[in-house]
Amino acid sequence: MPSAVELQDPGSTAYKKAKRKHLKTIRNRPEHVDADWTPFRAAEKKYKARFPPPDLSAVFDLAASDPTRVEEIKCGGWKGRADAVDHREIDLGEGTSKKAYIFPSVPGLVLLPSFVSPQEQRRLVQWSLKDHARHPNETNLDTHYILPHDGLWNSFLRSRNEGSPEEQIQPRASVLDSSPQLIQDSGPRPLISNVPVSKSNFIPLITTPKLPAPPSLTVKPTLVSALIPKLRWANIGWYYHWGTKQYDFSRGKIDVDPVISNVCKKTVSTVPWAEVHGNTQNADGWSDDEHWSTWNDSYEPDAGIVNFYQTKDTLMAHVDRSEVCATSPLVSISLGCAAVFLMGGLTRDVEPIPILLRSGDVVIMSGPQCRRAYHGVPRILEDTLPALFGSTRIQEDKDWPLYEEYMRTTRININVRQVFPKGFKPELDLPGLHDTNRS
Ligand SMILES: O=C(O)CCC(=O)C(=O)O
Ligand SMILES: [Fe+2]
Repeated sequence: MPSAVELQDPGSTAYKKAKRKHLKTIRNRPEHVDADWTPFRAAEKKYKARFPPPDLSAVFDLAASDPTRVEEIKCGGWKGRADAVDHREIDLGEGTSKKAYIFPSVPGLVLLPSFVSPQEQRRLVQWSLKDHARHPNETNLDTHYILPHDGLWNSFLRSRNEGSPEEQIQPRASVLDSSPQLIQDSGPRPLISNVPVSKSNFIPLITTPKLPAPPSLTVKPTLVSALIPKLRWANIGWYYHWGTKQYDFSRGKIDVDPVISNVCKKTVSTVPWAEVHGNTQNADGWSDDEHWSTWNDSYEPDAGIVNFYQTKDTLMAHVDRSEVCATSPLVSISLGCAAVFLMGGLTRDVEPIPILLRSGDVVIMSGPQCRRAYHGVPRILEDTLPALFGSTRIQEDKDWPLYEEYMRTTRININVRQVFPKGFKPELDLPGLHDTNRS
């Protein structure tokens, strides 16, 4: 595999070879296919492109002006510009050397570059793979496979450490009888209308029955190590039902691990919210019981997702609007390889701002405008794993080389949300729901 640096050098053999391949693939492509693209779609296409590698000079890259991150931005040769986008530095107060940035075009968006320490980044990677991507937390693979009770990663570590054969993971469809209720070889996926949840409409929305997704009938028994790169997400807290894009409260609640909720609470309490929202408080969409001035007390994460991206994966433009708390901070932590993140507006017609997110950066999306804004991840940048993930960490954990190997081609995003106001007990307010805390 040619490196990202080679592919960015027009004089290299790897570049010339990639160019020939590219010209061949676009030979029969119709002209002007891009005429109807929205500005968001056009930006997704631009940064997704494999050849020529995208020009990142319009991408906001705070590491580019941070002398402590020089080594990091050399990785893969990917570099944006610290002055690419209109932004303002805000004061995090005494006692912190960290910086925070806000963007006049997206009120409520806060960027905290390099906010998570290297040691904490490694701990969060271990948490994501070993402690979190396992029963009772649902992952994308549970629909189709019967996963080991302690998760794929622990099974992988066991076989590597003991030198024993890897487990073969069986398809879920193989243990179900073939009754049509359990296995539907469904045709095209139905179009789901994603209605924004609010305090006035959430009861009928969340009490609509939610069928489990049918397991694939075509997947074959697969070795653990072949399934690990297919891990795409692991649920945090309240279960999310992808078919209806609503939370499924009937499945009970898993408490958010304090490892995560404490990081998020600390982050939210660090931000001087008056500097972020002082000018937006009269905007539509704020309700009294979710006002930003109360967040130090009222912010309590209860749901979320850990996203696992391989370098070819993308996350299309979307809005996260299934939470009853529609303005409360959504905290998003980046780990491992760097990515281009697009932050748009209320429709796809708003030109998004491109931001280069590197390991340890934290993004907070808060307030009515930012929480209703389209965003997505069109590109994971190859060869960008920072040195802090290097194998010398073997003293901290003898299994670390296996984490490092996986992270070479991976970005993990821990994306944490608040669905309900703090103290709200849906099982008391919604007949038929019960709190089965299974953590
Ligand atoms: O990976 C990211 O940075 C964003 C993920 C995201 O937007 C989501 O999980 O809803
Ligand atoms: Fe999102």
